Amino acid sequence: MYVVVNAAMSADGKLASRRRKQLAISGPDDFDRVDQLRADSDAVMVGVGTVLADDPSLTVKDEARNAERRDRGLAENPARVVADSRIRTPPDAAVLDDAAETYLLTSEAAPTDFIEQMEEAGAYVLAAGEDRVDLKTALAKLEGEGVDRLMVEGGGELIFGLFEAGLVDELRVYVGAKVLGGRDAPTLADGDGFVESFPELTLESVEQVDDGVLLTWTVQNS
Ligand SMILES: NC(=O)C1=CN([C@@H]2O[C@H](COP(=O)(O)OP(=O)(O)OC[C@H]3O[C@@H](n4cnc5c(N)ncnc54)[C@H](OP(=O)(O)O)[C@@H]3O)[C@@H](O)[C@H]2O)C=CC1
Ligand SMILES: Nc1nc(O)c(N)c(N[C@@H]2O[C@H](COP(=O)(O)O)[C@@H](O)[C@H]2O)n1
Repeated sequence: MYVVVNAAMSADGKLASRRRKQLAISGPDDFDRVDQLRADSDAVMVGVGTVLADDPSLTVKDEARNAERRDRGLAENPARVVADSRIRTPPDAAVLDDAAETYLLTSEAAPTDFIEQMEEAGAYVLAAGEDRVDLKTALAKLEGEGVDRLMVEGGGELIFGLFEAGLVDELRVYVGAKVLGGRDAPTLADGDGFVESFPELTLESVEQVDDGVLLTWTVQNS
């Protein structure tokens, strides 16, 4: 599986303000680039923190791209994936609508009645890990479901978890022309943070998009 993390951050490294609600950092050209990246992916993943904060749909917005996927014999939209150890995803979340397939990655700690509720809502529930989603095992299970190219949109807790597990192949960061500040505002990689051994990145390209910059890095996983 090839894992691309794509996120937009402010010039000071924040994914959103301290209110932790969806905030447009990308401009129109960058949102269009993200739409193409979604269309080129088998699945689009977020953490449950993003579902609770943003209620995203994670679908491809450009109808020409939906049609192009259909022509390739694919579903109109890539699958959606949510890392959600104990099932905090609300039953009426947009990611559970019928626009695309949805996988919920959970742990053994997920209550049985919540699992049933999610399955009734049409989601595929994949358990990996005791208390928290074991991302390595979960992504291997997803690969078994045919997900070869996974796009991860965030947020910072999940992105850190994926780096910590050595699962990220490519990082695309859009740096937008905003300063958000706030010590409690989410950053590109939160979690516990690294203190000794840090993921090594190789810069592949730098491109101006809208009034910001798109940085593309590959990750040196051992
Ligand atoms: N600008 C941008 O491009 C983007 C911005 N955002 C913003 O980010 C914020 C949300 O980010 P954040 O709060 O960090 O939430 P995340 O979306 O990163 O979700 C974090 C949650 O994922 C669950 N999870 C399950 N397994 C793991 C694991 N192994 N490692 C890490 N997390 C795991 C945890 O909940 P549990 O333990 O219950 O499973 C955790 O609390 C919002 O403000 C949103 O608007 C989000 C995406 C993109
Ligand atoms: N690429 C990008 N730029 C921004 O400025 C953003 N705020 C985000 N947010 C991500 O997009 C999700 C919303 O998707 P839908 O429009 O609902 O399909 C949001 O949840 C973040 O993951 N991304």
